[in-house]
Amino acid sequence: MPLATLPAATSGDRTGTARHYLMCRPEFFAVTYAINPWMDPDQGADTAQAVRQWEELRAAYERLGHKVSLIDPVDGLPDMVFAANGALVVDGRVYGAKFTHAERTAEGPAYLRWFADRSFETMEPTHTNEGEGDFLTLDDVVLAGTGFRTDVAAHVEAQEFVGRPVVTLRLIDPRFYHLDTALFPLDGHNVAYYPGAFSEGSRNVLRRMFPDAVIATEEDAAVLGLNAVSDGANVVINAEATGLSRELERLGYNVVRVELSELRKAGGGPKCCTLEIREATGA
Ligand SMILES: CN(C)C(=N)NCCC[C@H](N)C(=O)O
Repeated sequence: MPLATLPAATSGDRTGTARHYLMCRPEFFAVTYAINPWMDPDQGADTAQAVRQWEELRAAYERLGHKVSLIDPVDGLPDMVFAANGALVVDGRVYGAKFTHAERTAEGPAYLRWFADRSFETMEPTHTNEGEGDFLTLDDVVLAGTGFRTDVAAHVEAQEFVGRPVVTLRLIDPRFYHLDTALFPLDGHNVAYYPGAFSEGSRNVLRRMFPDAVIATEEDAAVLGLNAVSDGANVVINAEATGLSRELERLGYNVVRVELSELRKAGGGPKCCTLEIREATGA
């Protein structure tokens, strides 16, 4: 059944669309290894606090009228909470993830199985890719990051499978190791991004494609403010991204601030916890 159109955000005349998200409760969340500059196993993380913060995120989506489905967490996979990395789903077609680091390898098949069990059309990837961490879907194009995790060969493979043009963007700053740390779609046609995370060529591509983009500061990017989730009217964003939040409000978005400081210790924010299930429209 198609999801309904959300009412316009109260602070503007933008109209959001209800979404279907897959999330994974962080019952086994921990920082026991370091595969990005945000992670410090000596500092660790508080699992109970991570669960509380994650529950707030889930509740925020449900309050906005979105549907949330859950995948069971697996003991021994502490990063599985970052559901965005589990796959790319476009028009009901699920392109599986193949992780860069051995610590996360088992997550790929676990996510793909969830979709196969529910009769989605799935594809096992040949090439390394970290799902929606590096693939961000707009109406007519999929933006795809490379440089740290996802191979360009996976961009080509994904394009063939989902049938939307895939545009490669090169990431150059290790703090912003996935595309979803440096850019998020505001709606089907526009984005917000931090230019310093991209190579010069990719910055030029973004300028050309999105002349009306919202440009974020390094300060907001450095608290993972761009790891945000928008339905076109409501933007769920890390509370610490104060400048970007104010700018989005000025532009008429309803900004929903969430506190995910515990998950940031593993390098994740709201978007990382959220895999969008874009079902087949029949079109
Ligand atoms: C916003 N990002 C980067 C994500 N989409 N996922 C977070 C993954 C964190 C995990 N420790 C890792 O380094 O893979």
